[in-house]
Amino acid sequence: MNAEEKLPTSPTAHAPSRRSVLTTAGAAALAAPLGMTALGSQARAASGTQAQADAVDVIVIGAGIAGVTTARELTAKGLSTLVLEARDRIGGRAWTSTFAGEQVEMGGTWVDQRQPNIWREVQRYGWDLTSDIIPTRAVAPTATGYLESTPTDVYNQQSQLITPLFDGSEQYFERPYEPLFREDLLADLDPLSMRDRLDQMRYSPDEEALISGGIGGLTGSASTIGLTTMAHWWALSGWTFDDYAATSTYRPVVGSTAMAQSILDDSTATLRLNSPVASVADNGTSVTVTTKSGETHTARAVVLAIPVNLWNSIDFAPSLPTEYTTLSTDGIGVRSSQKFIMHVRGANLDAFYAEAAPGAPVAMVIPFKERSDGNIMIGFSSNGSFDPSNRTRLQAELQPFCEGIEVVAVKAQHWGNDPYSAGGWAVRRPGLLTGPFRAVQQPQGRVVFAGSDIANGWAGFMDGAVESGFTASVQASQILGL
Ligand SMILES: Cc1cc2nc3c(=O)[nH]c(=O)nc-3n(C[C@H](O)[C@H](O)[C@H](O)COP(=O)(O)OP(=O)(O)OC[C@H]3O[C@@H](n4cnc5c(N)ncnc54)[C@H](O)[C@@H]3O)c2cc1C
Repeated sequence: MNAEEKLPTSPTAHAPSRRSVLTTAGAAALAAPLGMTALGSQARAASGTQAQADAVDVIVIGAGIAGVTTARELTAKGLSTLVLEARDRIGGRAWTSTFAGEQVEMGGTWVDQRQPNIWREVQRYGWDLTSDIIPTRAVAPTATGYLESTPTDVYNQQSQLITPLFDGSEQYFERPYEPLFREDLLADLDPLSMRDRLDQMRYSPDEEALISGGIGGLTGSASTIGLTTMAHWWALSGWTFDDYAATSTYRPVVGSTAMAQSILDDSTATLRLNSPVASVADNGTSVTVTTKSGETHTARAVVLAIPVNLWNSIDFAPSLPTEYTTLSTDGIGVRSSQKFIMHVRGANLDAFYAEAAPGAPVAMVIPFKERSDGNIMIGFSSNGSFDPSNRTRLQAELQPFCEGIEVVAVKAQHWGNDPYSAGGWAVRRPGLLTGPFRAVQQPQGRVVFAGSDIANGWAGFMDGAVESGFTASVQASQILGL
């Protein structure tokens, strides 16, 4: 949510250190063809295709931001660590790609000083920050169509309507990083969906439409997102609309894949790409991990840093308790989340920002860059049946926002259809926080569970992934008796 004239105090920008520049771009370029290496200044590449590798202290499954953070923290304690990643790249739902000659983010993008865990990494590696272009026009849904206005006007109206939704959150989320600190107050609130809360508010149809895009549009449906999920984001931001909106403003210039690479480069962990894990067997003294290709690896502890939606894709022995399996079946992320980057042009083209009504194929459009040959725009959808890479269809869906707009090219990522994410950003359904949330943060035997999806703070954000990586490294160390 970029908002005109509502940028926060500019965070301290840091010039990238020579070290981070060298270890990110260079290492990423070299790593891909080898298919199995971090190639950082210290990280070691696994070699050969041995069926049984030597035992290590800890195996980390998944090289997203949570996994690489866990690996860095474990090796900092002197623990030998093997990272098994299913894809041919690291980063997971944080993925920098290219489109129309631009470096673009297909997943996790923005970071903020209100997000202390990722912010610590920004400062540690000196990642310079930039922001996307500021919109010149905003389009938002009404009960009967669309309202076109200045971004400031839409922003101010949304601010007035959204702020009262979270009345009381200073009490029930008194300590945002300990979300269950006031479990007593949450008991009646956590079962409510955002739909329930909207019904309580008695907005007029136009008022509700104006704020519906950011609630049901981006999250799939207001009925499936818990009130306490959005209220938690609100509390973590600082309990004001200005703070809430500002957290999606700045992104590190290096890109999210390079961020993950910097973290991994800081470890001595061994990384094996193209190694999807099929089973995890814990015999009480060690854990054997088997990949889909039949390689086995043994460790004294395992950190499972894959999306919650994929926990059930792995065979566990002993089986996971029902809290874990039910949560994985129900899903924690927006299952149908898609992000797409568009090159557009047209006689009426401007740097517009648009939100649509829930269920609309295109949920949100944000301007990224103005160029002489058109604009680069970012789009989001949580409508699983919509295919944004169908240019004709996409172009038709964009007409209400900008008449005559032409889609020259588009690059789309359907995170729900991606076999190694099975969903987009984490969104907790009603009842989850006071339900299975605390249980699934606990290790089972020698297996630790990590990932942004189950973070205490910014769950669903890269900050939560870093937080979880630190927690998992402590839990794994404890299992090892440290
Ligand atoms: C479209 C989109 C936009 C977003 N925007 C933002 C944003 O602007 N700011 C922000 O902070 N956050 C954003 N997020 C959220 C953020 O990207 C995620 O919360 C975060 O990257 C998750 O990190 P993670 O390490 O917990 O999980 P993941 O990144 O999902 O990492 C899990 C890893 O496990 C691997 N894996 C899966 N199965 C197996 C297996 N069987 N064996 C081995 N490896 C396996 C995966 O390949 C992956 O690499 C966005 C997410 C999406 C999808």
